[in-house]
Amino acid sequence: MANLDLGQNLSEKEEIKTKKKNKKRDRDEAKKLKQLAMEEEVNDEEPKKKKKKKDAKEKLEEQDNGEEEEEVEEATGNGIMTNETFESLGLSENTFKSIKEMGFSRLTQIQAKAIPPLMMGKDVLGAARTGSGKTLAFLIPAVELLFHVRFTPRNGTGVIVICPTRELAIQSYGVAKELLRYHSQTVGKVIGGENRKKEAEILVKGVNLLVATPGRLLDHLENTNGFVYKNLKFLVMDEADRILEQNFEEDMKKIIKLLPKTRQTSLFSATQTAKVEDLARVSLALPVYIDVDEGRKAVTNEGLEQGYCVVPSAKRLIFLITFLKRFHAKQKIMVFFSTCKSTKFHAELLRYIKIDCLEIRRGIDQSKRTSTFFQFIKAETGILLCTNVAARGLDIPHVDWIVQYDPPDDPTEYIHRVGRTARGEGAKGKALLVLTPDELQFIQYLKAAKIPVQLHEFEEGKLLNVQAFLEKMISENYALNQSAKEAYKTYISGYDSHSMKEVFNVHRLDLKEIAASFGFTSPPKVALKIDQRGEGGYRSKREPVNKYNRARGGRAGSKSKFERF
Ligand SMILES: Nc1ncnc2c1ncn2[C@@H]1O[C@H](COP(=O)(O)OP(=O)(O)OP(=O)(O)O)[C@@H](O)[C@H]1O
Repeated sequence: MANLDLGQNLSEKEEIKTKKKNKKRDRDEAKKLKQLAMEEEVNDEEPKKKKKKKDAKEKLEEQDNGEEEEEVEEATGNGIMTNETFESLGLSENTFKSIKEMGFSRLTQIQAKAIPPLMMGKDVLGAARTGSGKTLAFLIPAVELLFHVRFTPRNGTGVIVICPTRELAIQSYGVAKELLRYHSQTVGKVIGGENRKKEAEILVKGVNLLVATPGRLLDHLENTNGFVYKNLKFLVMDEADRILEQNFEEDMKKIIKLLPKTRQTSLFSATQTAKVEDLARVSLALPVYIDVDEGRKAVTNEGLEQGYCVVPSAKRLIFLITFLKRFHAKQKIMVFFSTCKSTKFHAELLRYIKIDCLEIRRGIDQSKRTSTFFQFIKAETGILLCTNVAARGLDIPHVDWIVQYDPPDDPTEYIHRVGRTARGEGAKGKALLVLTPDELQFIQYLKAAKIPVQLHEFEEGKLLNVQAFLEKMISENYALNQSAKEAYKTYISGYDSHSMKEVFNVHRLDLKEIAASFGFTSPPKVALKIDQRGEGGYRSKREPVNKYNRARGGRAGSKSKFERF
């Protein structure tokens, strides 16, 4: 059990800085000692000096040993990196040059395992933990393929990378652009919310490597005359398990039907569900299965400290405000909500009480969403409120905290959300899950899915005493009041669509307490559409709850509704 300190002014970053400073000081001292030891070796020594030399040598040995240990630790880290170099892959000079400029020299595990078979033209199903370099694992072979086949704009699109969210597509497009910097091949993106006409013009000119979200891609495949995709050689689905979930399934079936059948295909994700694996077995040509983390004790990163707090519904709002007030000036924090309206309300409320924050969710126009995304990437500290649109794939540097204010739908979603921090070799981060006493059973599911999570106690007495103040403010401010009502309503309907009914049962919610968490003294009058089939009897459209038992490695057979990819 750990303690979540909501009261003091401790800064993690300051601690890290101090540690770094100490390390540097130790190294400097070691250097001085080394110099002293060397000088003394060549000089004729007096007894006093000799003693000094002996001490210096001893201390130096200690330091050296210490450094050696540290270096071993750094090289091993949390096991993402290999000792293989990019040079060993025999890449084209231009790709190699870009990678070098990105600052990478050694391959991550997934890159070492996936790039060679992909460069040999094989289909690959790749699983590796969040933040372990999957993007380059498929983009490097994609770029090499286009280069070796000598694609020109006239040949149209040779590679399509499908991503589940717009921000992830923008990010992957950025990486592809960097990789192609010294090549003549073209790169582009088509994503929902952007100017369709402009995208069509660019497609017609010829985009060799195309990054896309499913809906907009389908739209262009069906409606953009002059979009040449008959030469497609390689299809990648990033976050494949998400892309193959129900709300993308129809679009994906149509996309697959339209694309050429003779091509290479690859599916990547940190969480490959049984569904993806089944699909790969029936749809990919002799696929290579890669799961670099098979057999690990935990599915999340070692540098990630994961805790949960049990907070009664009525205290949730003041808990959140206390937490954010305590940490936001010095830390970079992402807070996950279950619905857009709830995200919107909390953003408005926080700004109203002078806690600055950013938000990413559906319903905000794409240019604003994109600028917010880049603003948070650049920020050293601050708060981003978001829905699950920011849960997958986003590579935002130095996020200190992932707060799941509203619980995720299942352990898979949990893994992706917390994967926005502690990314890459040796990185550290913290994750906090907020649960009500009724939701505690969720912890058992996390533990069963190999997610180590620890109870964080906090002192209720340290929560800011602002509930009455917030209620008054929300009752007097019309816009905030309307927003709170919408948020309350969608929170409840969102709760009703949870797939884990035995844990998140809408019929167990205490509406008065929930109302308090949106700043109401009593439940507001709103029309609630709740499934009336009662406790646990109803399953939503999503996959059944036991899917995470097979979140990795389960390869039981089932027929897929998909055709050959
Ligand atoms: N060989 C490498 N050496 C060092 N850093 C790398 C290497 N390859 C990738 N990275 C960096 O590691 C970070 C994580 O990579 P990436 O975003 O591809 O992770 P991911 O596995 O796709 O994560 P997620 O599952 O969350 O989508 C990025 O900042 C990337 O630039």
